[in-house]
Amino acid sequence: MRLDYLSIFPAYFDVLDISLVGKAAINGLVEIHAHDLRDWTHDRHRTVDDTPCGGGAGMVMKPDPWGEAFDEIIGTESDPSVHVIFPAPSGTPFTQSAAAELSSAQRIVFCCGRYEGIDHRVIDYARSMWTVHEVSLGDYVLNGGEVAALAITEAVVRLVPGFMGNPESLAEESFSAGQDGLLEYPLFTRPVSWRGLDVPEVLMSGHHGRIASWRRDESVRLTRERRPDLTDSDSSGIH
Ligand SMILES: Nc1ccc2ncsc2c1
Repeated sequence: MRLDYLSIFPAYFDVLDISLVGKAAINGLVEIHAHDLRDWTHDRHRTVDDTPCGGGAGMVMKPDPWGEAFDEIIGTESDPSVHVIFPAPSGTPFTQSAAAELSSAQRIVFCCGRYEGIDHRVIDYARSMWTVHEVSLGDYVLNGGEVAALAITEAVVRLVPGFMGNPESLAEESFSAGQDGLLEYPLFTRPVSWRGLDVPEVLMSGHHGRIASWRRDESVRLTRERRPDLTDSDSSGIH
């Protein structure tokens, strides 16, 4: 999997060299390429923004640098196997199933906007050429798409076959199919008693059936408490 990042702050992605994603890069599972969008400007000030047509506050990212960057980084041929991701508060909520789908992609290009956003024709052009995802991480606003791109990267790359040492652990995580799309149950380890707080006795019983039942009940309880929106989804197994 090749991952490209287009941003006016490409140094955000240096962290990928030290994180687990960096390990995957060393193992050849993923290739990381960060690019400075200003490298595709031609004026002395390396301008990437301009005032919004129709008025309004703030600045909008000009289409020209993006188009030239696309030409050089992705090419000028249409290819639906290339996934282009625009993180944005107005995007479709990103989910574990979306991460799972993207984990089989061979190319993902992250377009990290700043200012008030990117000229919409950039997204329209990308849609005419590649598979585009406008993605939101939640109902809050960051200063740009870089942090969202890092979060999406981690969610996707950890699902790439061969990345996780023990892929079985993926099956028990929140939102995973193995969890029926429920939130993960509470976890405990030694010591059994800590500051007057004990590990639930059932987990020390060695009775696998009872343990499985307790864990399921806890997942259902947590999901109903914290994410009632998930309890009616087809994958949740609880209705
Ligand atoms: N371009 C941009 C700006 C803010 C923001 N917040 C969450 S994703 C995102 C993307």
